[in-house]
Amino acid sequence: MRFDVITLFPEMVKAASRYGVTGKAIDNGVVRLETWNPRDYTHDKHRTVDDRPYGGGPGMVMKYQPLFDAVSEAKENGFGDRAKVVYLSPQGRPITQSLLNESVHCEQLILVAGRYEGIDERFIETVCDEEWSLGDYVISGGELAALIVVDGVSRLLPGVLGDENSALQDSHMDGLLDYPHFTRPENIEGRVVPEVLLSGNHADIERWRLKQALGRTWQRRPELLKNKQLSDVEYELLQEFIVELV
Ligand SMILES: Nc1nonc1C(=O)N[C@@H]1CC[C@H](O)C1
Repeated sequence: MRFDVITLFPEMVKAASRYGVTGKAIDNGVVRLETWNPRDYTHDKHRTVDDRPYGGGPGMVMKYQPLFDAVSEAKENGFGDRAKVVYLSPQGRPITQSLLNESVHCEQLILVAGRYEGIDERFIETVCDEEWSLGDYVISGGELAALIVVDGVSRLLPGVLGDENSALQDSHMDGLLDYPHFTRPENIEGRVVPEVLLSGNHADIERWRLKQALGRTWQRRPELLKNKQLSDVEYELLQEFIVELV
């Protein structure tokens, strides 16, 4: 899979993607990451990528042409019109696990990271296929959002996470919060590891983990359960969790 990030700060993107799972995926060729700087596609001596907003108001807006030419180059260098162009902005579709899951099927994701007040709307309308958002808040640039997409999608690609981690993608966990994790030592100032995790009984452990995931989701993010059709077993486990609370 190929990611192309359109960014005024390519070094920021390259540096952050060199580590951990993403860095390994790039090193072993499962992921290709390229960056394209709109400033390299300007034609004036000041290499202007932004201008004042029509209608007045604070800040600057990124100009259409440098962005257009940068995306065009990314497409020519990649999969052409088979690439999906995504603008990262608070106005976009929330970046959720299901969105990341869908995105593993893309051959090439061109991620446009805005700066300043944003980008010319005509670029979004004519060049971008989708708009995605980290959440309902404003950060100084879309690069961090692009890096989250690169990380979140890369870890889902075959061969990126070792088999021992692939269970993380287990269907049960989709749409639920994670279960609690423990490692040595068994006892930390009197707080011990749940007995079942020491039992070696994998069926019991899996049951406990699913119960914890269901229970924590119910406690902390009940709205997530609205979108999840619970099986009879899952419903029973959630009941068990609730009863154990009282
Ligand atoms: N929330 C978000 N999810 O993706 N991107 C953002 C975000 O705040 N972007 C900033 C808005 C103006 C500046 O151009 C960059």
